[in-house]
Amino acid sequence: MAIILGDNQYGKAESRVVRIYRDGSRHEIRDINVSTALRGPFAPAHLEGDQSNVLPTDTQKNTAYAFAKSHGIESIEQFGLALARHFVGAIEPVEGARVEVEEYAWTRALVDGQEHDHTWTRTGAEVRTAAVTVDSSGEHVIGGLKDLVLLKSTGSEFAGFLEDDFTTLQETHDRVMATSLNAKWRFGAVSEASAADVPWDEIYAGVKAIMVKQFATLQSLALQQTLWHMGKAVLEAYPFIAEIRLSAPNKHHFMVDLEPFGMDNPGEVFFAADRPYGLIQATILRDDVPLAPEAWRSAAGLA
Ligand SMILES: O=c1[nH]c(=O)c2[nH]c(=O)[nH]c2[nH]1
Repeated sequence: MAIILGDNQYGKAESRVVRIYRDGSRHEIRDINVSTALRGPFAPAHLEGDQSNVLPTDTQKNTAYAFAKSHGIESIEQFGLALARHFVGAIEPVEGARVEVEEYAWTRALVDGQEHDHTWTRTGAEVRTAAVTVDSSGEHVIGGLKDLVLLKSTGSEFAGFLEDDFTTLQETHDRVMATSLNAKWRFGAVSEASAADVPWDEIYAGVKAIMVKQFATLQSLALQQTLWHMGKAVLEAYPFIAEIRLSAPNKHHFMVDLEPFGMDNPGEVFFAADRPYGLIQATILRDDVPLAPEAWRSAAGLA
């Protein structure tokens, strides 16, 4: 029996980069959180303390800041691709790079009814995400969002479910449905030429709008069915998206019994429970596109 070093990678997690574009009096802002990870012949660093192949995580952080200036942040997908390509292409020992980026949205402040040139309020909505992998298997881009909180006050049912001795849940044909959606969509092959022209921001807005529309308009028989329709509609609209993975906590809203107070409650007052929650997860994909496990590998089997 021998003890061996398995999968490993290293990098700088969560470098917070704020890029201001100040060409003229009307500024623009992009606010991101960048995590880089490098893969390659880094066993000697673990086994012997030999740093000769190790580009410090501090340097990786500096590179993210320098690229924010030199390449700009047009979109987090473009920025992630630029960084990952740099680490693989310019740093000799590096065989693979994984760059994960979150983006926080800011909305221009309204001052006397006018959009202000250089003041914003942080938009409390979802966090946009991107995960880029560049390695010997090619280039992979996953766009996404997390914590998109959605609630509909009708148009949701849950009935006809399996019952056993432990079932107490009542059937319902009109309930509140709410979730905090996490979604990740994988783009099909990304070549260097095409990546420059991909309207990443537009696609992000489009995918989000489609998912919100499906959530709102489908007469839902279960959150599972809603997720299926969200994913299917995204793939129908965007032929270059190969698959989408959805994870949706079912944020339960329980009707409060107001009878002790002599009042009825026809779906007007709810207790919003924060836990436990149902957790519904699904991948919706094309059956004719190769799977790309490398695209999803985020860390050495770790978080
Ligand atoms: O949309 C739902 N799916 C379930 O699987 C489930 N289970 C449950 O108790 N409530 C719900 N709601």
